[in-house]
Amino acid sequence: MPKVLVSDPIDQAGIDILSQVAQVDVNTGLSAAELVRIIPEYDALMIRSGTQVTKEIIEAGNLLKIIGRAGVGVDNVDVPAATRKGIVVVNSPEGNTIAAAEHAIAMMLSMSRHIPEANASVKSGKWERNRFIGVEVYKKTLGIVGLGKIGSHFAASAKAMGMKLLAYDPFISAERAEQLGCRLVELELLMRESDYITLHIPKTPETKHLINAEVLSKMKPTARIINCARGGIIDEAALAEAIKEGKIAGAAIDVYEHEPLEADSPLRSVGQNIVLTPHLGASTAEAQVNVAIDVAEQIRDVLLGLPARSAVNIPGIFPDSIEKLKPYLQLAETLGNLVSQLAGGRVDYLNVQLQGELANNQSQPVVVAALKGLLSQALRERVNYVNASIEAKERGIRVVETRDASIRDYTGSLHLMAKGTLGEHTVTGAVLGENEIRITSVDDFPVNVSPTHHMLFTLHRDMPGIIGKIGSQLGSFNVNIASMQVGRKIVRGDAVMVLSLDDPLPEGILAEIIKVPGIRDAYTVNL
Ligand SMILES: NC(=O)C1=CN([C@@H]2O[C@H](COP(=O)(O)OP(=O)(O)OC[C@H]3O[C@@H](n4cnc5c(N)ncnc54)[C@H](O)[C@@H]3O)[C@@H](O)[C@H]2O)C=CC1
Ligand SMILES: O=C(O)C(=O)COP(=O)(O)O
Repeated sequence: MPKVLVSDPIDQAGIDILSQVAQVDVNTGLSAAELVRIIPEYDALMIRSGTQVTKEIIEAGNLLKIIGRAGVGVDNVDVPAATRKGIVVVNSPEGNTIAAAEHAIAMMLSMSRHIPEANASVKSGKWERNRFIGVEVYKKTLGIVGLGKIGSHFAASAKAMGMKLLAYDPFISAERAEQLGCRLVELELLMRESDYITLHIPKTPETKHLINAEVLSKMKPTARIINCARGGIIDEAALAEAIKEGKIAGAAIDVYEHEPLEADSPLRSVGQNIVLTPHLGASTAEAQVNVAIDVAEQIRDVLLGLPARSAVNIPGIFPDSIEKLKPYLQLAETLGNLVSQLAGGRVDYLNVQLQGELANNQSQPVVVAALKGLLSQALRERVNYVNASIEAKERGIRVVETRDASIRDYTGSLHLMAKGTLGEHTVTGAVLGENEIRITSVDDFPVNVSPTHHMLFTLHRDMPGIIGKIGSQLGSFNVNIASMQVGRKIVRGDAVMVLSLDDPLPEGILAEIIKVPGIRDAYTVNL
């Protein structure tokens, strides 16, 4: 039974799902050294933001197939190191969207109405109505940095509260912003014109200290900033200083550059114009159930050999297309494996052509699957959907992708051409019915065969007696033929023969087959 390590607190609903297929060890609060020591036993790791999954941990995880982040941000995982090692990293892109947006809204309102201090004051026996005069958000300008899922939900709620909306997000269109009631602007204008600024962007090398002393200096002295995205996007020392010196009116912060927040952080000494929460954005009962189920299901699927819905490091596989593409991914992998063997292994060029209906689909997963198959002879189980593209690039394989929707021999088909040490070879395949894979041409000779483990391909002259000779050669080596097909373009011209064999071809037999008069070439293929 595979083993899953859960190293941060997650909802029981997730543990129950994992327990169906794996031994689950919940062990929270481990040090980095302890993790490095125990990770070699585990097939999967499930985390939240509390565990830093470093390169060292990933490299020690020799059995690891998947790292599941029960939440959105994967900035605590060394994703490039995981990719390099072929470990899929998944998250829950939507499970805590509402929780995080509602927390940011709560932060905006509680900061505006001094709710934390008023609450503390009443509880300490006081009644200070004049001390806590607040401000309204109605008709104020809200600047949203990052108009993704959380930013958009905040936008809808803020609009309902009568706020004017600005947004800065270099990756979304002005039309999309407009649909959400926002005016898309540059960051500088947003900082200058907003009364409230809320951050909803990921932490990346580009967003580190995006909000620094200089950017903060553009804000109005009456403006307030909210960070429920990630620590380190705001320069904390600069923020503390800006509030203390009255350059801005206040801040509400949920996330910190170092968590837990250090005892001597300058943010702790700002006083009453700052609201601090201990990374609570996703901490609702609902969100925790959502993310735990979402990620546990993906870990379960990957451990069962199925694809993950929300992998952050498998290029371009969108959840919706996975189901539809599944048989084609299998086809692409088989054809990639086949064409690499026909081309002699050291392939330096691969053309992947999506034909018929397949041409209207997302191509990247199909290309990745073809590369996985192509590299499987060389890399065996070390290559997978996660690292196939990187491995191909490192080997200098040029990959070209084409589409031709007008080829309608089958509903959808896939044509691969590879150049390798044995020259240029092509294979085509199709999916029949639900998921029956067929090889439909080899080197442009039409055939119709189901791929099997052991196969023999010959290029020969179409002439009487040749098939019988090969049959008896194989018989003399005690190799049983399961099926045989000949493909030719013209009678008595060149032809290919495709044989499915029950047994692997013994050493030496290929050399004998090539000696048969009329045989030009012969290849064995193991799929
Ligand atoms: N406090 C908490 O507990 C939680 C925090 N988060 C944080 O919130 C972030 C946003 O989450 P979602 O909205 O779900 O992500 P999302 O991916 O839907 O949206 C992020 C948006 O940021 C934009 N963006 C990326 N780089 C940018 C840049 N340099 N400048 C401006 N915009 C940029 C993207 O185009 C995208 O529209 C997450 O990355 C995570 O770090 C998420 C959930 C809970
Ligand atoms: O989902 C995210 O990105 C979060 O920041 C939530 O973090 P958490 O799972 O509560 O440690």
